[in-house]
Amino acid sequence: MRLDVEGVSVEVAGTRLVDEVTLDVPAGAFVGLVGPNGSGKSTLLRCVYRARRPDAGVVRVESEDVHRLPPRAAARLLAALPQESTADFDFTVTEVVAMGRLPHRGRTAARDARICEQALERAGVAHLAARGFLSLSGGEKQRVLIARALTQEPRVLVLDEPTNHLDIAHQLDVLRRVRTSGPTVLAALHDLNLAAAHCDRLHVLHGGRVVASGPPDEVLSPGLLAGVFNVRAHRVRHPDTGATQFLFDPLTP
Ligand SMILES: Nc1ncnc2c1ncn2[C@@H]1O[C@H](COP(=O)(O)OP(=O)(O)OP(=O)(O)O)[C@@H](O)[C@H]1O
Repeated sequence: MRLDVEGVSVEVAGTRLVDEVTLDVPAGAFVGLVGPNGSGKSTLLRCVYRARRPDAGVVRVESEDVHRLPPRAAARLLAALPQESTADFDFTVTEVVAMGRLPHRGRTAARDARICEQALERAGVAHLAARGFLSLSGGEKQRVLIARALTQEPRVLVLDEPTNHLDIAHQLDVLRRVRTSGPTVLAALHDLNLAAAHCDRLHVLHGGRVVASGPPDEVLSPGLLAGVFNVRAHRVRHPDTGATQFLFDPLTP
């Protein structure tokens, strides 16, 4: 299902944190939201996954205004991995992941169990199923929370820095697994090389506004990277995949 953000603004104490943002995520696409610290990425994503109501604008999944849906109906459409999950669950990994089935109550327990098992596999944490959530490392917790989001069987998955806490092998692994897991994805990513390699399209936020949108190759020009991220970027090609990658230097040495 496609996701549309239409003219969304968020204002706090007279300051526009998100300023009339319009962007789209085509059905089934993996779209990245990039921008420097404080550019409004998390604030915008919170509006998408209903953690906050925008002061203006609409968020739609297909034709549904997500802020007008009852919570359970919204949770069947949208799942999220927030940036700082304050998940102090004193539960096992299996119990935490099973919480993702709550919006689907009424289905069979056997089917729920099968979906949880598949999500644990897809997030690469099946071996942790019996562990206590609180005993996990930061990266393991992150992958369990991705499994919980997948058990919701969302049509749209919103990820705020999904590679936080993950080592490089798990960063690549999680992005690959999420990409092939089915839902439409909007993900805030700080690592521009990961964004360039994994995203179908990018939206660049700067000062709460979308300043560029399109395929990574077109969007991440050295000029934009200098103006928005304050870095000098040298573009190189991945020798195997041909994907655009960057070497970065400070703009002012
Ligand atoms: N409740 C709030 N009150 C005041 N300012 C806020 C509030 N929430 C966010 N901000 C400010 O809004 C700006 C955007 O914050 P946001 O977290 O959306 O940025 P971000 O692009 O996700 O940043 P980062 O890359 O550092 O995670 C920041 O300057 C932040 O300090």
